[in-house]
Amino acid sequence: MASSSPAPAQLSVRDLTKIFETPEGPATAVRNASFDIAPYTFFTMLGPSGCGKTTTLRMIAGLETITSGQILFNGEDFRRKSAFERNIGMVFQSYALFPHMTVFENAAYGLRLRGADEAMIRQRVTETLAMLRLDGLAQRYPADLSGGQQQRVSIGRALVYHPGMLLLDEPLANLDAKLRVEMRDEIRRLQKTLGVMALYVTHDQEEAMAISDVIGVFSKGQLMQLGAPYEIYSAPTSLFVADFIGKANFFPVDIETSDKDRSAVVARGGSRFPGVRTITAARDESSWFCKPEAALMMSRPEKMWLSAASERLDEPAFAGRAVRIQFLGSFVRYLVESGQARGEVIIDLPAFAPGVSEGDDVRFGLVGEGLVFKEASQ
Ligand SMILES: Nc1ncnc2c1ncn2[C@@H]1O[C@H](COP(=O)(O)OP(=O)(O)OP(=O)(O)O)[C@@H](O)[C@H]1O
Repeated sequence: MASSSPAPAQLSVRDLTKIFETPEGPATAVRNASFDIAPYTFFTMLGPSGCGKTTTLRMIAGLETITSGQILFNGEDFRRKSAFERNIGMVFQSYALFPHMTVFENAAYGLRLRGADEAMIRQRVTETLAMLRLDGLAQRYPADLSGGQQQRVSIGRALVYHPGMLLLDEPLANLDAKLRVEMRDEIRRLQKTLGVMALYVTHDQEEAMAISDVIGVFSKGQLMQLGAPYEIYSAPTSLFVADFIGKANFFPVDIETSDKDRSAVVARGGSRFPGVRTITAARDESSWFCKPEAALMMSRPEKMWLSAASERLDEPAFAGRAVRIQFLGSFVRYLVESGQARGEVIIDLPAFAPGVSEGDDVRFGLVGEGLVFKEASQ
């Protein structure tokens, strides 16, 4: 991997749109989604229920027709290929194992369908079950397996014929929290080992951050942002993404001056923040804004400072009251009520703030710069 040029896109999705005909009329489930995914990438489609992620995945798999747009894989137009010809491995939330077949036969299914000979089947299935630590269970039936084991079998069944792409639709949703974390690490390890591109669907943002190289955040059928987990978290390009990914504090501000992508803003109570990075939201998010010509300044909980109200400070600060202090092991979380914020403020500190107890008046502010979201002028 000596080359510094970016890897070519292996999957290229262009203006993908899906309109369902429903009794209430046409309903757009996916609207003009475009993205390029490089080889070996673990790509996650993330968003709230009903935002169009499953429909996008199903169109790529060939399980759903495309209303308009294009899907290219290794330069080939997927619309010309059947689901079978696309050579995709699919893993579903429901496992979808054949109950009358043993683990071995379930895993062998895709190879039999492709006409592989017995020697090849034996070798590939044995290899795959070993990789998934299922070797001792080959002769069991699905009903005699735990949920986690069943999901491993369904992953094995999807990988055994060495698919060009692995698609996973909420594969961990039926597992308990501890197993979910174990399995997501295992899926990631397998994907890396096999070097297969993975497309993963989840509504769990922590899961998406932990497992992905690239995340696509969807809202109401639209791809809102595409980027590495860190990028999406630290540089959201819309209020929706800022709010949906991780925890965020929002402060209503008035724009004093605005110059390209920087603004000087004044918060409620008069604190002035000069030259804050500004994002103009053109999409239909107007309900987020408190009043016309106003904007919201955002900062993450770990990008805040907090001190006792009695301390004299020169920096721009907000005032509030610490209503809860939670010791969470590796950090301490302060929940602060303030008339200068929208909702309760969350402040995560590496250690207890000296002289601050529950119920105390506090001052707090931003570490580094915040991000201001303003509405596009009409
Ligand atoms: N077969 C269908 N007929 C009509 N509408 C559909 C159909 N399948 C999905 N939809 C609608 O399309 C939209 C997107 O659904 P989709 O399943 O892709 O969302 P999702 O983000 O995967 O949600 P979830 O996490 O709940 O599965 C929803 O409004 C849904 O009701």
